Amino acid sequence: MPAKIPATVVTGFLGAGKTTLIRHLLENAQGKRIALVINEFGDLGVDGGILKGCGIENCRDEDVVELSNGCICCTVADDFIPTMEKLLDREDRPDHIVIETSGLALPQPLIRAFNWPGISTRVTVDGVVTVVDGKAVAEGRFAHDIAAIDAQRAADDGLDHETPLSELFEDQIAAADMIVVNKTDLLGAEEAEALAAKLKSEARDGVQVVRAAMGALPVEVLLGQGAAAEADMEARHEVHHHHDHDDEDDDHHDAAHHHGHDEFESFVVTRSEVTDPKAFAAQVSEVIRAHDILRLKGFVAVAGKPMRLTLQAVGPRVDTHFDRPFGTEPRETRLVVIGEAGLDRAAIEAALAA
Ligand SMILES: Nc1nc2c(ncn2[C@@H]2O[C@H](COP(=O)(O)OP(=O)(O)OP(=O)(O)O)[C@@H](O)[C@H]2O)c(=O)[nH]1
Repeated sequence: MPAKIPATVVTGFLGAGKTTLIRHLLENAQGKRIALVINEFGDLGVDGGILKGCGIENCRDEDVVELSNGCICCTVADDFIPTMEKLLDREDRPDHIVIETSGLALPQPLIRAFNWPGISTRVTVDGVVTVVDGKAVAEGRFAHDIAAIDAQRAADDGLDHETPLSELFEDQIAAADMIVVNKTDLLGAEEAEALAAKLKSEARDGVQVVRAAMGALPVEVLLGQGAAAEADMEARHEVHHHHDHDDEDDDHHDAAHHHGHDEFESFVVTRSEVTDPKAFAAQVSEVIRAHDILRLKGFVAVAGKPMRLTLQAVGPRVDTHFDRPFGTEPRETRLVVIGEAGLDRAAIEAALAA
């Protein structure tokens, strides 16, 4: 039997820099054939759109597989397992598989899925890489004091004082073999070091914490960790969620299984061409502030420009750049908006269309 193919799971909250890290990895893959499996929240393949047709040598379109919309941890049986089987059945099998989870996915059910009979003999989790938005965490956008939460839980099992944001963060940290404190370019050196030390003290023993800007890490650091994470799930405890975890080992997370994602929503806004990209970026930033939007991203059609403008906002920071011609896609502005449930969709649509 051929050796198991190593798979790296890249997780981390919305906008932490997962796609950027993966792009850097592909650009520096040194001939390794890497297949990508991408799971996004929101029905617009922005990450796939960024990675497909990226022009990177060794990164072929057919090596980028997008899972259907939804959260990977709820669609394991219907979507993830068949996708993996198809990848593993290919004549020319990839050397390594990288899976980008949606920023709202709980990584544990996904890792557990590697124990499924159809794939457990053919692939193993080489490592779980959790990308952290260093700037957002330093600004206190997530509560992440695991010790305090554990103490609270020990004190009262029925209590759940956490916000969904902090729960996701805890789960993603608990699952990690490596934590990447990203966006250090936005932090002072001391601030970055303090944050890395704090996360290290909260993580499981032996978890590496590395700092990065734009996800730029050597391939040898990211790949080849040999963690076999699927065999060691007990160590990667999950924070208690709003739902009952009747059976922690049940891989069949059915559709009725609710967890923190109900607390989030996403929709797509389309609009006509934009005349002034700078002014539009400022407008987007305003809308994000006014409505507490967590993440906004997509492609913008700019009058007179054949290239599409990629727009990425994490919190109120908006980045734009022209990435490639529209090609066969319709020339329109399409933005996916993600936030905690209760967004004022009509007002946001109107403000973005203005
Ligand atoms: N300043 C700075 N910006 C970064 C860094 N890494 C990523 N970004 C930017 O942050 C935005 C989000 O990056 P992505 O790589 O798309 O993040 P993601 O985690 O894949 O996002 P989702 O898939 O939506 O969860 C983009 O505008 C990136 O250019 C970094 O180290 N420093």
